[in-house]
Amino acid sequence: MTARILDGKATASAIKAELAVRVAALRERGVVPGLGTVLVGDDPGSQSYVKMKHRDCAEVGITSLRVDLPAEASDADVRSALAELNSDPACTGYIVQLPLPRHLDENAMLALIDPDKDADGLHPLNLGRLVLNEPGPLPCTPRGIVELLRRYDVPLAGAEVCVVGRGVTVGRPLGLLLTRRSENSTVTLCHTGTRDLAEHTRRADIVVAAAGVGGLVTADLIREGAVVLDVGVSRGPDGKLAGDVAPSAWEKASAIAPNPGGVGPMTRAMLLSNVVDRAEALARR
Ligand SMILES: Nc1nc(=O)c2c([nH]1)NC[C@@H]1CN(c3ccc(C(=O)N[C@@H](CCC(=O)O)C(=O)O)cc3)C=[N+]21
Repeated sequence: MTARILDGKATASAIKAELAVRVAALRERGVVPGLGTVLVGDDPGSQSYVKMKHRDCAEVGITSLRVDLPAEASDADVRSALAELNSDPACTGYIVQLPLPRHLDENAMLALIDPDKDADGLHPLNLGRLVLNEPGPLPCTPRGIVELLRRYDVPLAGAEVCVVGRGVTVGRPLGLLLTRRSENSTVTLCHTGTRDLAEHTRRADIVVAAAGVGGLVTADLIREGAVVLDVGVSRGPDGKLAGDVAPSAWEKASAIAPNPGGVGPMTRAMLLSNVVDRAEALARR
């Protein structure tokens, strides 16, 4: 079987073109959406992601507010940077690029973001809103996964979805999105404590590999014709970036979201969508 490619890069470009139109309409009304990023330290991965996010903003007309702090920034330094962005009217929404240096408490920092400016949808209040099915910004990668599946008409209602990985930014909230009435999927969340991973992944119509374990999902872990999304990124022993899905899985899958080129670009497009959604809500007031 040749797997159909769920092309996140092309889909993200189409979404950015749609967003550029919405931003132009906002600008005509004097509303200029702005995305803030707080980057603490010099982790090369984080630096490249933040750079990409600002490049995306420029592409659609969202202004950038970039706050870079040194790795040894104190808790107080980060708190004052967040307080500034919380009160800056030019900042529609912002993110705190994760991971933070170990001496900083990530959850405490995320809880300091004004929930209405939480462009990542990772503030406890917004994750709570997601549980309660109340409106609020959605976490970008889960939202990107659902959007990619929708745009390729992958059936979700009644679908058996197996999510591998229970991280806060992907695995844990993804089940909440997919079990909303609007998606109506049945979700199994697997993790390092799962007794027999294959028993669950082989049963699934859709497998979302978000464990950050290189090559974890091989052909014998999936059913013939399954849809597979490669989300997890890790560094192999050779220092090269690897996805969670092994090349062998491509022979059995009916469709694959590759890595790179799949969910990553969708994550970035959803970040922009969260900012534009909020700018439009503010313009309606
Ligand atoms: N507060 C916060 N929010 C995040 O959303 C967040 C974060 N911290 N920390 C790190 C992870 C990782 N992440 C990615 C975003 C884009 C790509 C992406 O676009 N990847 C391209 C490849 C990019 C390249 O060329 O290296 C692709 O998959 O095609 C990947 C990973 C967001 N994250």
